[in-house]
Amino acid sequence: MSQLQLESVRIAYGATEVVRDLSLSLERGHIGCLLGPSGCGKTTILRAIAGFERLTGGRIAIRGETVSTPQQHRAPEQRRVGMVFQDFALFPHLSVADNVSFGLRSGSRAERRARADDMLAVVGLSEHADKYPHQLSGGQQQRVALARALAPDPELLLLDEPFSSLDVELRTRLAVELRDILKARGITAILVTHDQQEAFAIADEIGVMKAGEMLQWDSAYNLYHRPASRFVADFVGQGVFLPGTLRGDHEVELELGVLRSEFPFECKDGCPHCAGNTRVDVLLRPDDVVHDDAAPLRAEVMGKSFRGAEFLYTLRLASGQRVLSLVPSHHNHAIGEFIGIRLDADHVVAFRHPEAAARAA
Ligand SMILES: Nc1ncnc2c1ncn2[C@@H]1O[C@H](COP(=O)(O)OP(=O)(O)OP(=O)(O)O)[C@@H](O)[C@H]1O
Repeated sequence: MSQLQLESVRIAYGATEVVRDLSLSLERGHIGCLLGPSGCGKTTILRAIAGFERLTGGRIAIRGETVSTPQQHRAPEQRRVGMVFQDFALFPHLSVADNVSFGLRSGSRAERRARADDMLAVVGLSEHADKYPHQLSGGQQQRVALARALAPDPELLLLDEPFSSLDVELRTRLAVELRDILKARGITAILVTHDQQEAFAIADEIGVMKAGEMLQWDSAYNLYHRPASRFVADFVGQGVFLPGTLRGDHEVELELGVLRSEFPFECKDGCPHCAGNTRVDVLLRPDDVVHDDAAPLRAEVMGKSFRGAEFLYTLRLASGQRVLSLVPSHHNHAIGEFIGIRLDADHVVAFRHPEAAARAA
């Protein structure tokens, strides 16, 4: 049984529908993440799961129990859903421990304090229990907010851009810490973020949304290597589309040579069985283009960005087409230099070329 299930959910603000026919399901102990451009409806979905927005269609169930349909709406306080929002606003006049125990309704004062202490231990802030929020760093305050949300032992934790006010380094560290805490306690959570690296670091399943619709709900690996649409391919990770011509189920001819795929092509956009000679755009990720001094194919270095262990090179092919290549950083080539490259992709994702698709329609 899923811990959280959304079935064909629709949500409107007045006459404007902002979430359309959206479905997802999250197993107990799994962490899901919603990614998508600003305004695509991510926060609205979290608010609907928490019970702050009503549905105009579909159903939301938590642990198999229906909590929202257009006709039925369980109040937020009866859903056992914890929340951590971007502006997590701790109470400035309450100590850290009192902030954490604030939402606990049952138990004596001593029991609530003990629970707060337990939660502060979980987030590694035991020694700060009697301080006030202004005496903590931004990252520590964010961990207090997490402890506060965990204290009532929620069925489900919702996090809306919890780290967006923090600097990048701290954000990445907290993302990993958050995953460890949630996994250790078997907590099911759903997180909204703009930051793909954060999503990759935390989530078991990631949903890519566009204009109120869920385009793909999948593992990070599949979103990156098996995107179901051009939008997802573009939105997740880096890469370029290179024009090519299909020469069969396993071969595509590109400017870089003939690319053979171990598996039949996953030619997307309504084109399951492309005939030979169909024009396609092949998705090439930076790790599909390998630098090899011995390769006869040469490309000109147009740009480079140092990433520590690797350079991300932007390379120009003879046609002017650009590709990206991730290269170990001891291969330090100058802009304007020509370097050898070859393709190394074990499965290939091709999208029908827009003109070919238009002709077939
Ligand atoms: N209370 C509201 N009344 C009317 N429209 C709203 C309301 N809240 C959000 N919207 C609209 O609904 C759409 C979805 O908003 P939402 O905040 O869910 O998007 P989001 O994906 O979380 O965006 P962001 O990434 O910028 O936070 C947007 O077009 C927004 O303008």
